[in-house]
Amino acid sequence: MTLKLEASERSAALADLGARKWSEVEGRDAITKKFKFKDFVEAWGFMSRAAIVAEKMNHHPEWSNVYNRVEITLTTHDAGGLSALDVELANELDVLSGWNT
Ligand SMILES: C[C@H](O)[C@H](O)[C@H]1CNC2=NC(N)=NC(=O)C2=N1
Repeated sequence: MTLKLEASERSAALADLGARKWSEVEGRDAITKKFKFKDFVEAWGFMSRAAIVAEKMNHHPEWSNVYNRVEITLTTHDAGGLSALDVELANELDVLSGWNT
């Protein structure tokens, strides 16, 4: 059972993630980021790689894609809020995106 981040861990994580353009979601214990790629093929390639990572982690994003843009929201449904898994997946996604900011 994944537990929600403690308050101090949470604020430290949000500071790190904030530097990479992740932000909190209004009214939810979740983080979100807008990724922009060269074109649809790049966006889809990113989503394909991200899907494999998510499946391996058994931790899945809430995401949408419009042409070259991918909007991703992360939270841990089983924990009812942000957990270490969300931080880990956000970090993986940033690496996969080529540190897309
Ligand atoms: C049954 C399955 O293991 C669970 O539903 C997993 C799948 N992926 C998940 N992804 C996310 N973001 N949160 C979860 O709590 C979660 N739980």
